[in-house]
Amino acid sequence: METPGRGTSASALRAREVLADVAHEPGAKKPDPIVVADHITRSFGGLTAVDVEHVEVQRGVITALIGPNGAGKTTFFNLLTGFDRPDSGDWSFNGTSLNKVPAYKVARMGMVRTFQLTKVLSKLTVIENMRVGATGQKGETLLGAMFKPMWQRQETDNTKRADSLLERFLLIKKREDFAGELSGGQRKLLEMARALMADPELVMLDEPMAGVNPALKQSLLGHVKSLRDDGRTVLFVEHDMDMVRDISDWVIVMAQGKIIAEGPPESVMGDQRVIDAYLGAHHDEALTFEAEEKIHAEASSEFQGGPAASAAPRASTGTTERTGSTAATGEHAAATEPASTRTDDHEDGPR
Ligand SMILES: Nc1ncnc2c1ncn2[C@@H]1O[C@H](COP(=O)(O)OP(=O)(O)OP(=O)(O)O)[C@@H](O)[C@H]1O
Repeated sequence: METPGRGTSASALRAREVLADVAHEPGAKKPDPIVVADHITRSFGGLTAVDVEHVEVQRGVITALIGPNGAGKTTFFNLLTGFDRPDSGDWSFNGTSLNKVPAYKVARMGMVRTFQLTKVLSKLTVIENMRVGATGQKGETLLGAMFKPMWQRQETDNTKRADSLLERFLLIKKREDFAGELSGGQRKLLEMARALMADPELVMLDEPMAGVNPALKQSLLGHVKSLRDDGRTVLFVEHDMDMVRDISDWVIVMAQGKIIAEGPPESVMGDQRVIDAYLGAHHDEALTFEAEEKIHAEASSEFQGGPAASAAPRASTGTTERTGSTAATGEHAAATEPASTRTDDHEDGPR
């Protein structure tokens, strides 16, 4: 049976095939995992933000990491990519342990991420931002810098590559504009394009849809799907359930730091544990029976894409407090970055 939304491209069909026999359960083994993580924990004071026993990310497919606000998704991203250090645990990329590998080396190894609050450098032009994204520049070392022909050729190649990515991401006309002049959606596109400068095998996107206007959303979705067509693996954190439903081959759900469910979107979104986790995360005070019933119906509807989905208040699915919470967690993400990579003054917030 055709699954609506995820498409029938060769890469979508391949992804479905490769995941067909994977168990719909937390920590499920995958046929060819690109990332494997074990016993990862991270606490802030008394709060355990991440407590992941085992998780595998399948190569060549699009995996969504979802969960209510504060579930630990961004912290887990930070840990996997070397922007934060776990209290315990080990994880590998292509079979190589990344424990103690700094973020810039993780990127060079082929695992590149974007941020919830984009890190485009607003005082640089679009093309300059793209050049910053290229890893392993020959002129970066003293020896390399002394051989001008070597880095000059590389710079020319990088510019060619940057231009072709800017064409692909429909940003070529903005090439000489300052990144700070771009709209929120265009910055997301630029960040994604810049991430591809490193030619990564795994692209990790933290809330690619946040702050993107509806007109750009479709094009962004297309770009994410095209990464899978290129043979890349995508892991993305997202609250926009339409996007999750539309493009994910596989969904991993976190709540209170733990992985609580896994499976294809249609199976995960009907999972009672998942609906309960979203509900539980948003209601500290006692609810009347009627209020609880109403919220429950709205949450189910949102997950299953029913008619009430668009009318349902986002509270039920954890997006009501997005603005405040996103800003707060964005600060956390920035706070956990090494000083050398911080670009706080260039960030744009979700709008
Ligand atoms: N640097 C930090 N210092 C203190 N607490 C933190 C820090 N980073 C994260 N936390 C806390 O850890 C928990 C997990 O946060 P995290 O941002 O990873 O969740 P999330 O699932 O990404 O949430 P959201 O969807 O709202 O972005 C939250 O309770 C958060 O307040």
